[in-house]
Amino acid sequence: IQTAPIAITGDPVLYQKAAPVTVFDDSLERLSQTLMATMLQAKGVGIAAPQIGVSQRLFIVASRPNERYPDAPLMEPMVMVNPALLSGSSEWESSEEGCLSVPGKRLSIARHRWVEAKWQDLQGNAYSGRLDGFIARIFQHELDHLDGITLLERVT
Ligand SMILES: O=C(O)C[C@@H](Cc1ccccc1)C(=O)SCC(=O)c1ccccc1
Ligand SMILES: [Zn+2]
Repeated sequence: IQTAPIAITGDPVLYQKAAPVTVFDDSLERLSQTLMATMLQAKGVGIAAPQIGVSQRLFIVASRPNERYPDAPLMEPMVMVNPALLSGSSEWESSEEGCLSVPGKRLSIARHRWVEAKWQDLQGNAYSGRLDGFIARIFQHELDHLDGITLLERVT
């Protein structure tokens, strides 16, 4: 399985609004495999398609316990296509985030404590539900990537 280079701060692809996925075919499957392999190699807990230069609306959320978030849930990596935020809690929480596209930085970012989200899987099936904690944080971080927003534009 191929990995891809990760775009870093300054690469225009990081500041574009990504296009919705409309075709759920083999090439989408291959893109998600490249995305997954790249995230695993980079030891990330998430990654968005624009970070490998593909301006399409899909990302992966892959929470796992880590030194920064020791009680983070261990989850099967989840591929989310055409994700959207339906609503977010009025309470916000600030916590340190990293970004594979902003190497070496840890920035405190305020996020909704929980979100109601909807998305599709690689076959186009629709899902919706509430995400909270670290998973909600990763979701919001990755959704920013689809809208051309990185940590540096979010820091309060
Ligand atoms: O750039 C990305 O999208 C990946 C990013 C996801 C993310 C990390 C922390 C909070 C929200 C979103 C990373 O995985 S950064 C590197 C990393 O592995 C990590 C950083 C902080 C905590 C846990 C892991
Ligand atoms: Zn990032």
